[in-house]
Amino acid sequence: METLSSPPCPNTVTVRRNPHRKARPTTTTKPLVPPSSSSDRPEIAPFPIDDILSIQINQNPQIEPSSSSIQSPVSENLKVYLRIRPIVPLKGSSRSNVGNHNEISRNKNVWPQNPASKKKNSARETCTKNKSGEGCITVNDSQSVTLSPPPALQDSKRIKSEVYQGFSHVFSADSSQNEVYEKMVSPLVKDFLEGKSGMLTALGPSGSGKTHTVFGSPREPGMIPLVLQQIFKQTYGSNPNSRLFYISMFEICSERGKGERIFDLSPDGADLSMQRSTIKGLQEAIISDTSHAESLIASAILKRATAMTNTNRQSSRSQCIINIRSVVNKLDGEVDLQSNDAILTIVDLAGAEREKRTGNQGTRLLESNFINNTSMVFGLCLRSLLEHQKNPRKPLQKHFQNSLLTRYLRDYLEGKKRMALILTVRSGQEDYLDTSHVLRQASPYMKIKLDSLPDSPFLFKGVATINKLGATDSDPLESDSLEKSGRTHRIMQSFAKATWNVLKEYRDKLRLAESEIQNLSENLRNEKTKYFELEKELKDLKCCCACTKENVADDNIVEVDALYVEECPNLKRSECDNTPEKDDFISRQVEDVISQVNARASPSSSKEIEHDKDEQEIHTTFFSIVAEECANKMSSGNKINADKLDESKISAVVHIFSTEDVTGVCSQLHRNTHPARESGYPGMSLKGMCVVLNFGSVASSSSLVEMVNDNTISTSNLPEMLHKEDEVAESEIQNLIENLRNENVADDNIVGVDALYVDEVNARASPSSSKKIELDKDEQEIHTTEPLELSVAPEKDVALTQDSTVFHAPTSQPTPNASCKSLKLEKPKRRLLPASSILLRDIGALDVEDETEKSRVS
Ligand SMILES: Nc1ncnc2c1ncn2[C@@H]1O[C@H](COP(=O)(O)OP(=O)(O)OP(=O)(O)O)[C@@H](O)[C@H]1O
Repeated sequence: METLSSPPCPNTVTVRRNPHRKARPTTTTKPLVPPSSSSDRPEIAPFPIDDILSIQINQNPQIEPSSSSIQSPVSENLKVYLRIRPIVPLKGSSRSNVGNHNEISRNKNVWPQNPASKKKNSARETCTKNKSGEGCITVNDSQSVTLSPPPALQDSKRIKSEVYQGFSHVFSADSSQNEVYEKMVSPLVKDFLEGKSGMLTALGPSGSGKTHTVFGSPREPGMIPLVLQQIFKQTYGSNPNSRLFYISMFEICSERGKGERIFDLSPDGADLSMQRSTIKGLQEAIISDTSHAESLIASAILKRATAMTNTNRQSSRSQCIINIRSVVNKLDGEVDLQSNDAILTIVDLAGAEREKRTGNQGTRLLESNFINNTSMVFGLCLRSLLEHQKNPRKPLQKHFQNSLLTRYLRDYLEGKKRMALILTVRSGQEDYLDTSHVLRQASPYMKIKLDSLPDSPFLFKGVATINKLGATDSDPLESDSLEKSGRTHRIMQSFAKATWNVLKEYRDKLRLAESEIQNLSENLRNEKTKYFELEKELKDLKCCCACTKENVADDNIVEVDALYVEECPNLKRSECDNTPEKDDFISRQVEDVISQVNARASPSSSKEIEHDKDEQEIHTTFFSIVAEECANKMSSGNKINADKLDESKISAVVHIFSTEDVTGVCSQLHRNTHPARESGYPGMSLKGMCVVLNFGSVASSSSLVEMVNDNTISTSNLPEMLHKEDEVAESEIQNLIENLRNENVADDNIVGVDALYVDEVNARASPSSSKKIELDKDEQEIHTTEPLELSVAPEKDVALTQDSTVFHAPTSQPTPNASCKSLKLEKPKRRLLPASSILLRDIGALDVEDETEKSRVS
């Protein structure tokens, strides 16, 4: 039993055909796989890229560095503000006054004015309401207005009210200059101080308050005075030497209606010329404080061309441009990469005029044409930019070439620099058409996208600096050196920015690479773990295979597996292993066989198989029982056909004993088409059965018979063919074969081992001469030890009955053949394993035929 349930093989030696190869030590190359544990890795200090990039390049304490100082261009919409001028009809602004009081009105409206004249001017301007008391424009909220036509237009032309929205801010009529500055100009100034150039342009019809907004009045300082105040307050409050500011002003006006003219509004200003976008000869004045700057501006305003029109007592007749340039002071030797030179440009355009309304004639009319033309070109440039941005396939028209103003402001009008527009309108009902025209023209400009670039191009080449006292410093060498140093500074600045950007890119790439390396390391660790697991499994499998080779010497193990698999249909063959369940299964099968054999054994027989007996004893008992059963069958007149023996060897015998369905087995055998069955073999003697039993593990009986007939096997070479352990059986079989060859088989009970022998013996034997066959001594002994005295029941056909008593032990218990018994006893090493596993074989059942019927047929 132990041999079936447990596969120990203590005396076996496993020989490895392919022993494990020892890993060759690598002496020259280092292992590619890094150490699995991170602690084994050498500590490498990371590159301090973050520390480097976190360094603030601009350490200027005066101007707080902004995170947006070094950055990619940010796209933003053009900011369009709307300011509504209060309804303030001026006294004396009648048509009769036009041209008569031009000089007087200029002096009175110029800012800054003589404080003594302030009272007079303010007294002269009285606020009166419109006759209807209502304006044409209504502020809806901070970003939208509603423009309502006067009742006359509504009736005649069926013009409806229009809503204009999307403004950056709408300043109502009661908005103060400070409010406008804070919301509109202060952000520009802040960016300007951080190195961003910007432009603010005032647009609107004549008399709508553009000049008032830009320059203001002594009581209400405009944007420029407020800008200067903020600049000096913010910059010089902390470090007066950190930056230098320059101011320049010039105007572009009509030259007698034939062309344009640029005039420098600085104290010693003169006519200027323009090359491309650069104005040559423009003087820049260094401004050190607010008062100095204000005096320069006042001087410039006095020089600006103005005239009295029907709509404005002091109407601007030129486009006025004021530039405030910020230059980083490098006297202290500091390198300020984050601060740029920047220019803040404020443009006060001359208001568009309708001839009907202004009543201009002559020079004023020529001026009006120039003003309107410039305003139109300015608008065309912005419209072209808008259309180009909407549809990039549309080329950007070169409208800027049509006026000096637009040529000068080209970068702004092409959206390359930041700018803002303030539309000034009047709210009177008589101003509806002008206001409507401005709003319709300029409101789409809100959709223009602008790139905010932190550069500060030098728009002024060959500028002359003006010292603090207003004297012109026209040293060309100094001017050149200033320009040269500025260029060098810009080059270095650009280089530093480019380097900075490259460093940032490399930092990002480095981080990406580090993350990839981490992933790869993790994958490598996982693969290594898998490799070790597989290697371990392989080792285990090899061990199992070695044991299995030793334990599967007998094929029956496989058949046990097959049966076991059949027993467990859900189990795959490959999974059939030496599991405890399988061992139990085998044990159960063996016990069943033993119990069935015991059941068929004679009650009086003492040959019952006991589990406690050792293997040798079990075998002996087992085969004795088998022999008895064979004898019983023979004694009952039934013979065992040899063709069965050809196929199933001993397994058939055991199977017959272990099955109740003898009839079925026999009928199955009859249906088989075995050629040997045609000859109708007579029954087999117990001796023959014993021989077959002994040969069961060596060769089939049919092959044995064939070999004997063919002289392939003989007494000389038979031992080689037989099992080496069955030495006693060999001698017996040799003798038997010799006797058969010598035709010494006389007794019917001593029928041949196999079909041919049985045929031969039966053919030669006759009832009278059955005892005449002389057997040699050994054979004789064999025959005499067989139970010849067993009675035969000739009429009993086993094949036609299912009575199990046929296979049970007869009443008269035969005495087991001593020789046979001794023969079995001398087979020392037959194990019980085949006895159980033979059940698994494809059994050709033992065929039993009625001898009488057989003889009748023959
Ligand atoms: N918001 C305002 N508050 C008070 N007065 C204003 C305001 N806006 C304009 N004015 C007055 O209206 C008059 C005309 O203004 P301003 O000269 O600025 O118009 P303008 O648009 O510049 O005209 P033009 O294009 O002809 O030069 C000035 O006397 C000015 O003081």
